[in-house]
Amino acid sequence: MTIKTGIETKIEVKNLNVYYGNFHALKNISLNIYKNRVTALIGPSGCGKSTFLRTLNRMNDLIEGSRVVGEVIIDGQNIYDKDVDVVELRKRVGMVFQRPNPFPKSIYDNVAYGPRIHGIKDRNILDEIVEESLKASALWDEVKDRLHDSAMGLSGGQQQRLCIARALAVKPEIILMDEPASALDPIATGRIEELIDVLRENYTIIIVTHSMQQAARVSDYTAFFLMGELIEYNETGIIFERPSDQRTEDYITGRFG
Ligand SMILES: Nc1ncnc2c1ncn2[C@@H]1O[C@H](COP(=O)(O)OP(=O)(O)OP(=O)(O)O)[C@@H](O)[C@H]1O
Repeated sequence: MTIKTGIETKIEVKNLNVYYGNFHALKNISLNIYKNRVTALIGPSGCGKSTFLRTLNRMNDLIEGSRVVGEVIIDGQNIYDKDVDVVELRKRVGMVFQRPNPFPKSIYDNVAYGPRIHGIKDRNILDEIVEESLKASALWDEVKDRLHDSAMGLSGGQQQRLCIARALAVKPEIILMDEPASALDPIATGRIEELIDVLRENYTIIIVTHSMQQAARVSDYTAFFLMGELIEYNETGIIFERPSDQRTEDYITGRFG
């Protein structure tokens, strides 16, 4: 399914299939994901949302027995080509998980972790990256006086914004978010949603969410998955107001799932 539009395509997914052993988890998915837009992935539990998300930075490579057939083309290159450097790919395509997972290190060291791995040692440059990333994740004001305290002492919502800062620190182009607010209270969730709204200016964001309201609030495009198939993909307003498939309508109105 392709949407006719003047905006730039960042990721082109073509005939993507994923298998876990003999189980066919994603069935011939094709869609374009647009640059500097937020795309929400919705659908009932087990429909393949997280599997799809993981194919976009080859996190599925780490799952034994999983197999990918098809293409994921980012800026013209199929990321499944043999000569693709997966470390470099994951730098370009960052990920934020469902549960905040800071390292048991200081706030500063959490954010500086990625840049250090990529070879940045200069303290001034690291200081700059840490400040910039924490500002971009709307956490700076809350932590600037305790950068060297343990990240484990932050609240859940702060930890999640720290994980977003950690993802931003290596200057990705695309950010994958797997239910980033599902472990957070409504206020912390609101802050993550506001943050997503700001981040779209500079990043292409793909977010898995179980909350229809969240998908409607934060995303520009929505993809509805059911049992490994992409049922419908369109602008979020259209998906929620005038879906063309009965199954989409049934799901968003809570009739099943
Ligand atoms: N590592 C794995 N090994 C075997 N099967 C898996 C594995 N990961 C996922 N699956 C299966 O693939 C299907 C899709 O799972 P996936 O986690 O992508 O769904 P989801 O839509 O993200 O679900 P949820 O909303 O519950 O997180 C499910 O049937 C699941 O059991």
